[in-house]
Amino acid sequence: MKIGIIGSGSWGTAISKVLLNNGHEVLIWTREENVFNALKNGENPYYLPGISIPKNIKPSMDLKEVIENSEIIVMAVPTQAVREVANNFKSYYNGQIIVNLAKGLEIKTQERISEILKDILTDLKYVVLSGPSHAEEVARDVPTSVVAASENLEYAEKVQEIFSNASFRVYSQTDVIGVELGGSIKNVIAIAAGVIDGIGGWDNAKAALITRGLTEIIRYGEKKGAKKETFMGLAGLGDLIVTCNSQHSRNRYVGEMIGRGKKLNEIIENMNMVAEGVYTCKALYEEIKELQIEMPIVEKTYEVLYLNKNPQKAIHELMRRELKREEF
Ligand SMILES: NC(=O)C1=CN([C@@H]2O[C@H](COP(=O)(O)OP(=O)(O)OC[C@H]3O[C@@H](n4cnc5c(N)ncnc54)[C@H](OP(=O)(O)O)[C@@H]3O)[C@@H](O)[C@H]2O)C=CC1
Ligand SMILES: O=C(CO)COP(=O)(O)O
Repeated sequence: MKIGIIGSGSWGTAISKVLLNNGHEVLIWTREENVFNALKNGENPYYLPGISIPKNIKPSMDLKEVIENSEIIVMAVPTQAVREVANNFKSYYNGQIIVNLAKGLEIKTQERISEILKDILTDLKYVVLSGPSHAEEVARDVPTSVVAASENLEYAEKVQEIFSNASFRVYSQTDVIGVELGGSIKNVIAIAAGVIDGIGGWDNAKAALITRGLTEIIRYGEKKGAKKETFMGLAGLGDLIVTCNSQHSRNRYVGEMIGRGKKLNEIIENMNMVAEGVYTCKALYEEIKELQIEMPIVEKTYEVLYLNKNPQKAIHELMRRELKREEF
């Protein structure tokens, strides 16, 4: 099958490798000439150093060529770029299944990726692929399990079939809202987990943060129409665990640097990859204030990232909130 990957960062490149190994023809769109040339040589040192990519990958700098020649389209650009990129290809889109890999909420609308794409593409066939899956491990064939969700189970099952292999196992389900929100909000909690690592590497505090973070994700998710049980699965708890703990996590890394006293702008300027939680936190903060949804970890993370709050003070304030029953 001919599959087009839109975005040649770390995740788009790692997923290309999975699909090539599964025997598919992969066209990958990049806007960078140096990435285009590197991919032709079977590598992407800018995003996945030290990994070799099968040389039958077909890089292209022509978005129209990739969209028109693909039976399935995989979107692997950061959330804040999805609207712009989809607008750029909407006139070539021909109703193919779109598999979204991005995990985030758009700042200006607070929309999930499926909502953004519905605004732009007519006859959208949408699947979100999400779960605990760091590109650095997937590209090395480390056993990984994710979930494909679509309102139409047939599309999710098709994606499950195409992407699965002995080291990449895909489950299917229909709760698009839950899968999208689990993948998006865990990035904010992972920044907070990184702050704990940066301050003291406290195990007790991190376990509590993950647990109460999951509670916040469930609380928000249920208000938005997601199923609670989705958050106990790969796109919820699974991804929360890996992102809060992994050496590969960019979100956890941002938090760790903040915990060590670095400034957000400085950290972001020195990263060439996206840490989605920085932006999703902003989108969420606006919305939870408006809808009065109680998400204290998200709120404190926002205050630390954007209002210059001292991280130790934020932790103290979380610990000294009014005592309450343990409930969701
Ligand atoms: N890395 C991972 O392990 C995983 C990532 N994800 C999610 O996948 C999404 C992509 O992440 P990832 O690949 O890691 O990100 P990277 O930062 O590694 O790469 C981003 C890619 O998107 C391109 N891009 C950025 N902005 C634009 C734009 N405005 N228009 C067009 N292209 C753009 C970049 O191109 P350029 O080089 O030209 O800037 C680059 O190819 C994120 O939502 C992330 O949360 C999900 C699971 C795992
Ligand atoms: O979503 C991811 C792993 O499942 C990637 O997380 P980071 O963006 O924090 O690296």
